[in-house]
Amino acid sequence: MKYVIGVDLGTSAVKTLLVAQDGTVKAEATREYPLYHEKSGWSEQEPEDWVAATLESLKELAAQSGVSPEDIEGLSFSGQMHGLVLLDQNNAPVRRAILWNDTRTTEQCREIERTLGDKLLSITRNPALEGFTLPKILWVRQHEPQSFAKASRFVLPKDYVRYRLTGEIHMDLSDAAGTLMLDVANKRWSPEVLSAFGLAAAFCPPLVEAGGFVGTLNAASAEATGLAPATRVFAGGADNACGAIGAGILKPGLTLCSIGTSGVVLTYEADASADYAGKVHFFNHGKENAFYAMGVTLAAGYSLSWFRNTFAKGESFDSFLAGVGDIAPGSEGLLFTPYLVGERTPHADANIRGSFIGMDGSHTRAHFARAVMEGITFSLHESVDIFRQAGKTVDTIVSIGGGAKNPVWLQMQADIFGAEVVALENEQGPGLGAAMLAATGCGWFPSLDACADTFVKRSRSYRPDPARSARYAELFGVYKQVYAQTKGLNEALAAFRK
Ligand SMILES: Nc1ncnc2c1ncn2[C@@H]1O[C@H](COP(=O)(O)OP(=O)(O)O)[C@@H](O)[C@H]1O
Ligand SMILES: O=C(CO)[C@@H](O)[C@H](O)COP(=O)(O)O
Repeated sequence: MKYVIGVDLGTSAVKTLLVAQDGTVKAEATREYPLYHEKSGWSEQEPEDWVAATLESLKELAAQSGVSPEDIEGLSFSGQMHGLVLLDQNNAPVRRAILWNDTRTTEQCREIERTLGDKLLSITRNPALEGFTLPKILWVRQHEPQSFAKASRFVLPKDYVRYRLTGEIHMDLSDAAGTLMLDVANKRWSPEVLSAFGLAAAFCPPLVEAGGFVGTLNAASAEATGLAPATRVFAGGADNACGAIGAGILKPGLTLCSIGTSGVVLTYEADASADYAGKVHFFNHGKENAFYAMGVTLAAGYSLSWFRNTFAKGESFDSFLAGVGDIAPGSEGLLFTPYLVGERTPHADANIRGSFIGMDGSHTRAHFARAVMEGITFSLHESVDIFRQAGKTVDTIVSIGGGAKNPVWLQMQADIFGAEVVALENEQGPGLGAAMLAATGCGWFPSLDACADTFVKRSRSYRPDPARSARYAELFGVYKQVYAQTKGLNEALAAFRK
């Protein structure tokens, strides 16, 4: 039997999957790394932590599986999107990486809008949002000129790890789409955007397709992991593009919900013709010449892990969530908005913060936990709503990410979205998508679609319950009012933040 590896460089941890030719997951390993929040709204990671964790995780994966390294033919990546890694001329990072959920760049977003006007949306297909990469580049140039002077190019998180494993520098189109510097429809760095901000073409790495072959493991990474130096490495893609591949979202009519640290609702787009007027993101897919549109909840799983870590540190999610299924939809009048780090869809607002509304003395910890899960799902439903209003049919949603491990949450998604929700045998969609890029690149399948027929294994499906859906529809009307009602309050509170 032959195998491939998918490496998912997430925000909380790197997860590696060893997958056999028949799509069976043979082994899994994971390593966590810290996030640094020096100020409210800041979020950074140490690129060296990603490399060390990836090497350790691959070593454990190879050792525990008992598979001969020669039988592992290929490896590819899925990566957290948008994070800025600035490299000096020796390809060493000049500072920590500034991540997708860092919202310090509001001023730079306004500068990008003023400079590019309508061209921004027509070329990059996206509005200027704090999480994207270009505003982070402008922030470093303005606030840390010494660091910026040392930087000769930039890469995204998984590109840096891939560079350390192979010695080759590239960026794939699906991840480049989240930089705000790519001409998305024409699949090239935009000369207009680069010249508008005085950035040289050499500042951007060479572009490749997500399935593109980039090289083999270098001697140091082969030795550190126990993998064979001949292991073929394929570029890989943005985690949401890979999540879409791993969930089989490879043709029109299919929708994905992913609850990881962030949360996304994503639909497949066969070409670049759809126009959502910037209300949702529009990016290149990991499948060649395809695209996807998606809405993002910045703090989805993060809201639940924040709540658990703050009020029940050390408890497992399964034990922490044990009582939530006994509480009726609506958490007996307790409502939560998941704006812990600001929000993206539908409110692009770095200043907004979360709320619990309606607390009373009868509420227990389980009511709060359920309200957090409901608030996250309502936020994702705002994206489902945008797609439906644009004329899309959303009747079946494949659900992945850590949130899909909990059956109560999967049923809640079906009830709130008013759609059938399908879970997969393995909820690690991005890692599986990365493995599928490697499997197809190794020539095991003629296309990603053919690979999905073997690799994507659906498990249970959850149908909406009409009574619960009706109750949630009523509550969603209340939820939608909370943003406007708390916006001014949060602006006044901003001065008190760290
Ligand atoms: N057993 C579980 N039940 C419910 N939610 C869970 C469970 N395990 C993890 N999660 C949620 O999933 C999130 C992590 O998802 P994951 O897909 O691993 O994230 P990432 O790829 O961003 O690192 C956690 O923040 C948590 O909210
Ligand atoms: O910013 C986005 C998408 O635009 C995030 O989805 C990141 O890509 C991080 O994802 P997770 O760590 O939550 O998987």
